[in-house]
Amino acid sequence: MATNSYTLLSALGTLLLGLVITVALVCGYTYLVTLTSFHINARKHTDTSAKAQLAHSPPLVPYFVPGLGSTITFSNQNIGTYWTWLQSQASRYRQDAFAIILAGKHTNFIFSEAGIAAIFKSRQVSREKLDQQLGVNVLGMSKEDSVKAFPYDVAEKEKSSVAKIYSEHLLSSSAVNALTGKFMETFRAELESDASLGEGIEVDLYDFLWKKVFIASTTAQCGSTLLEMFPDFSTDYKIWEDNLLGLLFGTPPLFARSAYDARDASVKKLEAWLNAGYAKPLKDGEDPDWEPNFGAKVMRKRHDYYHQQGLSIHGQAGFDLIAIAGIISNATPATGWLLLHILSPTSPPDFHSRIMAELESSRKNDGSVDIPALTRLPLLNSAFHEVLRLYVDLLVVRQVDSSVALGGHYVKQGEQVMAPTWMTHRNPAFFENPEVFDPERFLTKDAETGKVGYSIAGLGGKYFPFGGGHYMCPGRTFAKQEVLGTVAVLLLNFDIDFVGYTGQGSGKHGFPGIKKGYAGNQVVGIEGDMRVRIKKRSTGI
Ligand code: HEM
Repeated sequence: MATNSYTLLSALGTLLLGLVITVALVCGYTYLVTLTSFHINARKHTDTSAKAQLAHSPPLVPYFVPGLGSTITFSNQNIGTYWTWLQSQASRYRQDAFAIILAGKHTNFIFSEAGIAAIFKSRQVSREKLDQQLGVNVLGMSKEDSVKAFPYDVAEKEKSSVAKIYSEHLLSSSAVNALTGKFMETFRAELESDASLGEGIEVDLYDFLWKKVFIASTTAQCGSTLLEMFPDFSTDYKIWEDNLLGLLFGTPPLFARSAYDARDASVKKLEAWLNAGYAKPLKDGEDPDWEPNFGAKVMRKRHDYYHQQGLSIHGQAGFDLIAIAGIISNATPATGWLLLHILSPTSPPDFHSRIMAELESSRKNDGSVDIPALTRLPLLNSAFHEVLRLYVDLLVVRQVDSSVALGGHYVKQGEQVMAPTWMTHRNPAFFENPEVFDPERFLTKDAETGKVGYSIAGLGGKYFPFGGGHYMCPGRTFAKQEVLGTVAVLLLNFDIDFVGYTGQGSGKHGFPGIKKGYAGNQVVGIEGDMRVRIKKRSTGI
């Protein structure tokens, strides 16, 4: 009996050893093959002979585990770590594009100026299939709804499409003015109704800002009914937003229960809001810029699109959730970073006073802010773009519909391409001292008149915080007005005094750091906060 057990154990041991050796051999073999092919391919790229100048595939970063590829290294949650490593490899091997295996998919990271410009121009790349994945994983849509919401078929696109709706009702100057007007009205009303601000109160600045801006943005975009029905809407929304990329990458529910719950709870609330809105249709012929049930015109037009595409109420609610994220999740942290830098005692000594002088010049006689004037202030606008340069970690993601050369990089049908902003926004060849926040970076001086302005012209494939091409952010004009308007209303109407830093900020001297997360967050989150004393001025709103 003892001999039998011994034989069984020994057989199991041999089997296990065999398995370990096989896995080690497979991994070792995979690494050797991918390493060799990497070096061959990398050398081709630095070869200057005419033949080698033809487009060729970006070298595939070597890896051990077939299928998994570089997924684990890429998933490092310390934002910037992966890009810093890739940048060091780019300098070492003199490359301006690499490929990795990411969750089984051949993914080309392109960070040459010409390559990025080509991605934005190319008709051989698209995003719909990735958007469909977003629909299912992040927005909780059924597969059927996500295909209807993000149709790939070109004939479908010829009908009313979201792109057409955005260009008419989100990008046009009349739409932007209407949206900014409503946002500013609601934001000011929020501040006016906060009695504690008259006496003066200590707050964590970003936390304070987020709550007020959430109300103003959501009301401007979706109407007032949503938050009247669900005053706690932001609670689940924030959990969902913090976990958005984890959901997109398909983290199993077991490891992200709260994210899935928050997504489903938010979608459920939006379904109830949609049903209530549909029960109170506008009168025939009415087409206001804003109304309480469905908010801005762009939202109502989106709903027309939902009906054209035959989306279920559940699918519509998911689509509305991403529209809310569009307005909230980038502009709000961008405003936070800008305000933190303006108010930080570690910023250049005269930065705050120069911004104040510019802002005063945009104040109208009735005390309100002249928005068009704001968008022309040189230092404020330069600082805004510097925030986007330093704090946008965007991955422009496209699927490759047919094999194509993108600025010298050959990518095959079925692969995907990604253009990471971090690699170009922090490239010392493009921006001097790229790790430093320099609010004057985009200032210009007219050689003849000496007039100071700001400019981001000519930075095509180097600086692209709003993406580019067909899919470029349609909210970009409004976003800038919202960010600058928020900063102006706060700084012109309130005395805000620095008290100290709070939380786990990992920046220099306690200045807030970048919140952990997956690469590709767009405007990165803020870790830590700034404690300030805020008091309404006697001349304030
Ligand atoms: C600083 C603020 C913002 C930044 C950095 C930003 C950035 C981006 C980026 C990078 C994209 C994807 C572009 C691409 O794939 O090439 C995008 C898409 C989008 N953004 Fe923004 N955004 C901001 C603010 C806003 C605001 C305020 C709104 C709404 C009012 C908005 C609405 C949208 C929408 C609807 C899309 C999807 C467009 C589509 O699917 O074709 N964004 N944004």
